[in-house]
Amino acid sequence: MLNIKDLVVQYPRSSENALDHISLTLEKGDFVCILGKSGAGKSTFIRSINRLHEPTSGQVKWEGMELTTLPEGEMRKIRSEMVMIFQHFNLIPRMTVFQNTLTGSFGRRPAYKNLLGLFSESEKSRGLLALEEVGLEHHANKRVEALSGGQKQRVGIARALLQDPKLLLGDEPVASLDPTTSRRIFGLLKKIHEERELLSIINVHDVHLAKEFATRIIGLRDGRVVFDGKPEEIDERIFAEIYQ
Ligand SMILES: Nc1ncnc2c1ncn2[C@@H]1O[C@H](COP(=O)(O)OP(=O)(O)OP(=O)(O)O)[C@@H](O)[C@H]1O
Repeated sequence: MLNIKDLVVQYPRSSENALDHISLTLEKGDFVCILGKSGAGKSTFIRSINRLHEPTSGQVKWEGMELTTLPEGEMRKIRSEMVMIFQHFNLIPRMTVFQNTLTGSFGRRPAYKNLLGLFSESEKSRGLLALEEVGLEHHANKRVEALSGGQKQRVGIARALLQDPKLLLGDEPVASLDPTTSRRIFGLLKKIHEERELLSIINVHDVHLAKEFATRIIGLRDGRVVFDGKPEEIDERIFAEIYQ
């Protein structure tokens, strides 16, 4: 369970709060989509949860553990179970699909093994299973730079699977993909979410995608929660409130 209390983020040299006293409780099993117009605070919210961005004040409790005051070493361990799927994939273009996937296990290995690229047979089998799960097993030896956007995002998801995630954070994971590919990627994320009983929190610009896949939608405007409810509750009035 993720318990967020009075979360505030203020960027340096800004007079406004990017997140303005957000309080939310999100449960395992929730597939949460965050909606809001550009600048509403969606990315800042996602990145404050795993402290890729440090909150200015407030609390973020993950499974009872307060994260905002955790020393960086401890936070790194927790971060390994909080996977992040990025808009621009964050892959290493010249490395193969398989090599990129295996980097998902870096957080749990000694640094020298990562530097030397030493992987055990069981790590390699897990990598192949993850590639099968995202339907890329036949592309394992291709360089990532030769893939389409949708395939790149599948590598990002396979890499995330190697982390044994409990919490899935998506920072606009389909923003650079076409509508059909976006839907497929959302379908894949939802399948993984259900099979692994995750808590998933995903920023998305496309309201239709959010309504189709989310179990809960949170609408942000000017860093505040202006809607928190079920997809079917979003009507024209609520839509206007989020996007006006
Ligand atoms: N590094 C930064 N320095 C200063 N202000 C920032 C910084 N990053 C974001 N902001 C501001 O914080 C607010 C929230 O930005 P954020 O990127 O979280 O919004 P968003 O909803 O994710 O927008 P988008 O949909 O365009 O990605 C905006 O007003 C933005 O200008």
